[in-house]
Amino acid sequence: MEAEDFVNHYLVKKLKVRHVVIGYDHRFGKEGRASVEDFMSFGKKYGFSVEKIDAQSVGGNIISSTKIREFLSEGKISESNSILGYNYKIFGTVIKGDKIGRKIGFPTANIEVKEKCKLLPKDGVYMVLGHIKRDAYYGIMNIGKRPTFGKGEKRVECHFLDFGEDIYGEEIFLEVFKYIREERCFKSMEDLKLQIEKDRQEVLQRLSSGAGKK
Ligand SMILES: Cc1cc2nc3c(=O)[nH]c(=O)nc-3n(C[C@H](O)[C@H](O)[C@H](O)COP(=O)(O)O)c2cc1C
Ligand SMILES: Nc1ncnc2c1ncn2[C@@H]1O[C@H](COP(=O)(O)OP(=O)(O)O)[C@@H](O)[C@H]1O
Repeated sequence: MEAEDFVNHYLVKKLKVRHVVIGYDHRFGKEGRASVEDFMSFGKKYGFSVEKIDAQSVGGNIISSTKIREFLSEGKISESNSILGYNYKIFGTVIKGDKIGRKIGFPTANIEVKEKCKLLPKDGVYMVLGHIKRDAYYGIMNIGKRPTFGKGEKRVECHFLDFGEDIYGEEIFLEVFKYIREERCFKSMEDLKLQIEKDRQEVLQRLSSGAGKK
């Protein structure tokens, strides 16, 4: 879409925009042909004001969607959260899995991620805060293909601490804030179980030290 059509159709007619804040290097419209200066002239033409801001940074990292994507793909969730300005979240519905979880003492809710194109963090185990109905529970989430059980499709699953309800079909969301370890292929289910117990202990220790959602 040509830049001016985008401005006219979406910003002016649909959003009835009055004021736009725009990053110093923003480009938009077909093939990114329009610049901040073009935006300003459209503002004059269509009657809205445009404010240009310089690069913003947090803790030495320039805030950019590219940087956020990079951090997520490296499992750097705390860094990603710090430039997002909020905790990265995964929304989804709890669906049925292979019923192995409860057998090893760690029932894990399988989450069907709501947004099909959602950029997920690197495969691995993370500490999360799960929002279920009106309550919140800390948990340990695994993102990956569960190599211990052979090849499978990618799944997002979570074991919640101090929790024991049937939540199939429930819409929940997870706030993700701490990378714990890589997903690994264990020799046996027993070894996997021992490792998940260690993951659980790590989360409990963090909570008892008061670190919580940091
Ligand atoms: C905290 C946590 C860590 C996990 N880590 C691994 C892992 O390192 N390797 C692996 O193959 N599967 C891992 N899993 C996935 C389990 O294999 C999976 O939860 C189990 O197969 C239960 O699946 P189900 O919900 O379909 O019954 C992990 C699961 C959780 C909850
Ligand atoms: N602490 C818990 N954490 C996650 N899910 C739990 C927990 N306690 C009970 N559940 C329930 O058990 C299900 C997970 O058990 P699991 O044996 O792994 O079955 P499935 O393979 O169908 O996911 C969850 O979907 C949820 O309904």
